[in-house]
Amino acid sequence: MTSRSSLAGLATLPQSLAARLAWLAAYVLAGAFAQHAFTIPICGGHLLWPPAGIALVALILGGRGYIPVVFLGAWLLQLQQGYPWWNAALIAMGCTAAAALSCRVLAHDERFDPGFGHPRDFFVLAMSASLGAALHAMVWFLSQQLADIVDDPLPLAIHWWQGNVLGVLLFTPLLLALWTWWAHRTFPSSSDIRAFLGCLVLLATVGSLPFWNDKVETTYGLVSYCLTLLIVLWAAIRFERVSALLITTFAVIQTLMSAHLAHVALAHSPSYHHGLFFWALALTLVGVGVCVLLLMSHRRSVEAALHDSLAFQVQILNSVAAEVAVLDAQGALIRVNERWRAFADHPAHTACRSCRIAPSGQDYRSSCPPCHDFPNLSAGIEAVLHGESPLFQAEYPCRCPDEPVRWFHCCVLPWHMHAQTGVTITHVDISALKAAQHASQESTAAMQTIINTSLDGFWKTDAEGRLLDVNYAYCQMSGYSREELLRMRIPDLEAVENAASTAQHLEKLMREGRDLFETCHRRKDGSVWNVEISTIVHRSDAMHLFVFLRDVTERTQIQARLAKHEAMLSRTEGIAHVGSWEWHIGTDTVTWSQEMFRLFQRDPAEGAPPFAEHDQCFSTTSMQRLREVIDKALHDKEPFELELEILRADGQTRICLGRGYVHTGADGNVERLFGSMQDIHDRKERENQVHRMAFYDPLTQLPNRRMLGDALAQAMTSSQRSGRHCAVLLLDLDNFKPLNDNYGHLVGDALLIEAGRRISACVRAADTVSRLGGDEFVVLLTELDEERAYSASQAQHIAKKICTALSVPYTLTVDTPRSQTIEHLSSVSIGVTLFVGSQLRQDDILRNADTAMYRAKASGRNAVQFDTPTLDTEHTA
Ligand SMILES: Nc1nc2c(ncn2[C@@H]2O[C@H](COP(=O)(O)OP(=O)(O)OP(=O)(O)O)[C@@H](O)[C@H]2O)c(=O)[nH]1
Repeated sequence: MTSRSSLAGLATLPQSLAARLAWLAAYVLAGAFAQHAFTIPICGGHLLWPPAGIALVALILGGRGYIPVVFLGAWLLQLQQGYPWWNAALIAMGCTAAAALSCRVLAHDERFDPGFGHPRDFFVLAMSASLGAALHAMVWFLSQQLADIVDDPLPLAIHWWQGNVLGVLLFTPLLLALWTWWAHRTFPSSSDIRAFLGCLVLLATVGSLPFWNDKVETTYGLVSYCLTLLIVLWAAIRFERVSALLITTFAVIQTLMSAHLAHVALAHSPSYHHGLFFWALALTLVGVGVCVLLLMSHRRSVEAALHDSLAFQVQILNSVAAEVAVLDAQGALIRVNERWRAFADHPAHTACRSCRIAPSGQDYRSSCPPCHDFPNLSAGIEAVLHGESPLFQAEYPCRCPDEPVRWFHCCVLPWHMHAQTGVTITHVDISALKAAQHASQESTAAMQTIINTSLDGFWKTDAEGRLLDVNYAYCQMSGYSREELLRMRIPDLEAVENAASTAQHLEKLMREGRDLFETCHRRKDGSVWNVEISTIVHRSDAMHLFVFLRDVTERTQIQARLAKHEAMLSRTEGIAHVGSWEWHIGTDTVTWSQEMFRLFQRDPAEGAPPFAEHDQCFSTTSMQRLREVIDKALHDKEPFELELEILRADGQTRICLGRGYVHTGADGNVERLFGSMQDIHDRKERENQVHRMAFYDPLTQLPNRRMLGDALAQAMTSSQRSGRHCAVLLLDLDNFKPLNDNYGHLVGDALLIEAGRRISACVRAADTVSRLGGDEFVVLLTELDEERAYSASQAQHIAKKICTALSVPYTLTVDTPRSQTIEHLSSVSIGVTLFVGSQLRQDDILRNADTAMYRAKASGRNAVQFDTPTLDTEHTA
């Protein structure tokens, strides 16, 4: 029932059975009380029917759930009146329908305020109550017609109507106010309660006036009524809504009860006239009380709104991040915000006599603001106050003793309201802003000084390349004056780029933000100079280029010369097969020349490997030697030179000659090594070849006679030192010549090669197998034994082993006259001689061996003979 109107905003009644039973009890008790207290004599009608108001409030706050409560309450009351049950039920239905109708009317009006803040709300309530009561009266009238209980039901029906209307008018606002009061817990103060109770006592006293004598007099009744009316008026002014309504209700109840008790005055009059009279009296009381109440509540709401508005203003003033003061036309401070107060109470101002701030209410001129420029400020404020200026603004410093200087901004604006005028002063501490401005100016000045003292040139240009600023250095470089340059654009200074390419360049720069490049500029005298440009795009309000320019003409020329010399050096290194290198020890950075990369067959783009990775570049042995040599060089700080086997990227190995030099720093420590790497591989090859030709038999690759001489000398020296015997075995192949003769020298050569291999296989690696020439071989056995006999047996053993190896027929391929394989047996005759130390000469030793060999030949070949027969005897036995 309350869903579409402002009634929906009210707190609702609980739908519990206990709550409904409580309302039922209240309804029935109020009805019983009304039957007892407000019944009109003669006709039996009721001057006031409180259950009508209770029923309406029950439906407003409880909704449909309370319809049965109203019905049941009304039914019980009618039954108690003595109506038949069906008639009582019909009347109860009328009562319920009346409350529902009133509720519907109120709910339909969306402007209706259940707080009764406006007279219109009371009027709407009266309308709804009248309609509802009329419905109720009609139903009652019909029920009486049906039951035929009352002789003349019309006057009573009119009393039904008036009692219901008064009940609704009196109890609905009171109960709604009480419910809101309860729901919002807005309890009155103890002084209000005391005044309320006092008022009730006074009202009761006044109400009892007519009954002080034995007989009730109308005069006393009128006096009592007038006093009651005054008390109601006073209560409506003094109390808030609930108390005032309670007083009014009490006054009405008391008046009606007085009327009831004063039935003597009513006894001889037509009932409904007197009923209407007292109802009108009560209604007057209600009307006066409610009207005054409404006026007071309206005034209170206006005062509250004004209070809220002022509070809002204060909140706004306090939320402004500035000190704000409002002055009236006479210059008195009428309002200041919290910040102004805090500012005025600042210890710096209270301590400083010259900086007192006027508190609220005083003339602002009675004290000066926190500055030493008060006359100027005061003049500005006065000008706005007197309408001579629409605005005054000033920034000023505050120099309180023992305090850092602070800066403030003061703005004075006029205000006009309801013919009143004044000014508003807004005062802001801008010390931080000033400090930032000062720092910015300092920074800008420092920057300008740096730019102007820079040896590099500087431009600032716009996006189109117009020069907006230029420093002294660039004027010097270009030969133009600053004024001339500030009228120029970048293309005017460019010497190699045309305007289109410069524009393209600028566009790219704008896109990427920064650039570093070299170009050429043309001086005023027409000469061209090389310039290195570092530029950055600065985006603020507009897009600018900051450009630093360096004259690199000399550097460019030096670089060109250097490049030429490097090319020459590279060519020279290439011709000489000598590369150069440098190693910074601290950073392990290695630098190679082009020739070094060529030597190692490495890609120059990959750079030289650090020394820690040099084992990729040298064989294991060479790397080990290199480390040793470098360690020594670093320790001794001496140059070094060594042959190294390098590993090229293509897998080949080559012999190089490495040279290194030590470079020490000012502190005496080695900073870097540098040196060369020369490819000596071919030369070494040739040297090895010469060596082989000099010391090795070209056919069998065995050491030749010269090499044998060296080995023999070494063996003699070693034997001299150790005392151990050595043996020389001189071998001459048997039956070799026929092979040569029958199949040619090539076949003979093949047998010689094979024979050399078989002999080598029979001796230790330390022993020397050499070929003297023809079919003669010499085997030198060293480090045999100190005892001669045992050494002879060792030599004998090896000689026999060789004999056995060479007794095996040779399988040889013969090409001419046709290709065939032949077998040839060529045993060996061996002469053995022993020696120890170096008493004998080499020739003697070989001769002794030769002698022994001939003895072996003579003995029938394929034999071993010692140069000393004793030994032969010992070992052939
Ligand atoms: N194929 C070849 N034959 C050679 C070479 N040097 C020498 N001769 C020949 O080797 C032969 C050696 O001769 P002899 O030692 O007298 O011949 P032999 O048949 O072994 O006779 P005995 O030693 O007495 O058993 C000669 O015919 C030489 O020409 C050589 O380098 N190659």
